[in-house]
Amino acid sequence: MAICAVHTSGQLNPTCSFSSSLGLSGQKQQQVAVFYKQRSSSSRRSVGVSVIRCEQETIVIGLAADSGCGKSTFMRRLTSVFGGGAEPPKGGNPDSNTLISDTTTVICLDDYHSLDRTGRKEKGVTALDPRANDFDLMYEQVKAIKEGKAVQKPIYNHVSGLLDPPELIKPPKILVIEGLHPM
Ligand SMILES: Nc1ncnc2c1ncn2[C@@H]1O[C@H](COP(=O)(O)OP(=O)(O)OP(=O)(O)O)[C@@H](O)[C@H]1O
Ligand SMILES: O=C(CO)[C@H](O)[C@H](O)COP(=O)(O)O
Repeated sequence: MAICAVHTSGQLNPTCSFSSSLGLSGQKQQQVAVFYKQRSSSSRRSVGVSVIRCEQETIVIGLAADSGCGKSTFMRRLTSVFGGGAEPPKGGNPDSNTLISDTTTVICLDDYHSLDRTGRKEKGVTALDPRANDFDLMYEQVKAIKEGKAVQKPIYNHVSGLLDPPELIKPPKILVIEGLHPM
């Protein structure tokens, strides 16, 4: 089972009816929404979701799972719950992995690959390997977005296997970071 706890604020879509109250030990009472995704008894795979932080600034949700586990499918449903259809950035790289809706921006952590497809092959590492990912940049940029700053996020192009020029990500109300190593 995977759980997504979304600590809401008045900034969220007021038409959402999924919030309920939860007292957190040592913290003030907060509004939360909890989503459950059952692990299929026939499947060894599951999708893991958790909140990294909640305050009045951008809310960050991490979605962790291996390739092909259903992250994109789950995120499309989640962003529609938050309001508005999710689309790639307008006028940007057609191979962008980013999805933007009225309230939510979903970024794919594959964009923080530090080695392109050829580079990974040459080094004999997979995309899961820490040596193939720039975790420092990932941390810095997620932190910056949470603090309300726009960032120039790199793009990993799944079509070409290359690292493309970066795209501008402005701070949304809700930021979802999905991929192999969001935690
Ligand atoms: N709950 C589900 N039950 C059955 N099939 C599903 C479910 N969720 C997604 N799928 C199917 O699994 C496949 C992979 O889904 P999806 O593209 O959402 O995964 P992903 O984790 O985003 O993959 P990737 O890491 O490669 O981008 C798709 O064919 C999708 O239709
Ligand atoms: O989806 C993935 C990880 O989440 C891919 O496995 C990884 O990004 C490598 O991509 P590609 O196979 O297109 O070079």
